[in-house]
Amino acid sequence: MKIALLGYGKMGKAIEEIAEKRGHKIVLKVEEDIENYDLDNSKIDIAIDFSVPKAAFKNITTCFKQGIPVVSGTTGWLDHYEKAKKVCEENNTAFIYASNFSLGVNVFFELNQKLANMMKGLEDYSVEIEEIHHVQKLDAPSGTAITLAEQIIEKNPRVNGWQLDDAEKDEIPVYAKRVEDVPGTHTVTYDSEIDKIEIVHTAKSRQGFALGAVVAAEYLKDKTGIFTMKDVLADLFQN
Ligand SMILES: NC(=O)C1=CN([C@@H]2O[C@H](COP(=O)(O)OP(=O)(O)OC[C@H]3O[C@@H](n4cnc5c(N)ncnc54)[C@H](O)[C@@H]3O)[C@@H](O)[C@H]2O)C=CC1
Ligand SMILES: O=C(O)C1=N[C@H](C(=O)O)C[C@H](O)C1
Repeated sequence: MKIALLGYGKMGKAIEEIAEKRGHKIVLKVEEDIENYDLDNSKIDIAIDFSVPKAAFKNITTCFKQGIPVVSGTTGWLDHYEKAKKVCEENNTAFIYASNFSLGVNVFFELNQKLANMMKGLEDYSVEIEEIHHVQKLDAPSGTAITLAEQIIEKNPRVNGWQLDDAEKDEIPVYAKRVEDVPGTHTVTYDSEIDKIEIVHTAKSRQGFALGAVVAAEYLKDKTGIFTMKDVLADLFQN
């Protein structure tokens, strides 16, 4: 595949390394306003966006308008997700967004949903989420922590929302910590007076995020429509 990288920071570089190992070619690196680049869809099969929250929507929709499918992992811009989907559909192209592309985190998401379903009737337990990331991270809480919270809210009718730090009794408190060089650690804790249940995912590097994004791009390349990592994983486990 001929890949355009939208964002060439920590993730852009990790994706370049894995994409090239898998036989793909990086044909464009966008590092500033996308209007300054030539987005020729005859030279680009797919765009992979790991940029910054304030640029993601423009990056993604500019590609759609050129008929270029997009894989996006940028977090902190999701207020515009529905609009982005609409632009994708209007231009007959394809889109996958995931707050976390790591295959391990996507297994962790499944586990979180199953645990939330089991815990929903156990009123003695309170639930909280903690995420730890490197100090350069621009958004808090992480996109992954928001996905974990939304999954619990969907399963448990006693939980009505989430808040960063100070939550009401019917909300999930989400704690965001920033520590030098941490690629990403997420913990979901259920606590009662007699015991504590924790599930933890610890990324050891950015390799898992980058591999998942390239696998998602390979899946998306010749498709039309809106997809999720669930579709990618179903396809992967089928083959
Ligand atoms: N979904 C997932 O699996 C993962 C998501 N992320 C998210 O990806 C995003 C990028 O993460 P990192 O690479 O660690 O950040 P980074 O700060 O290392 O890289 C972002 C890059 O975007 C560039 N940039 C600035 N304005 C731009 C524009 N208008 N167009 C294109 N690029 C522009 C910056 O110069 C920088 O090099 C963040 O939102 C982060 O939360 C990070 C890791 C995994
Ligand atoms: O900014 C990061 O680094 C990461 N961001 C994503 C998020 O916000 O959840 C995914 C991963 O945890 C790394």
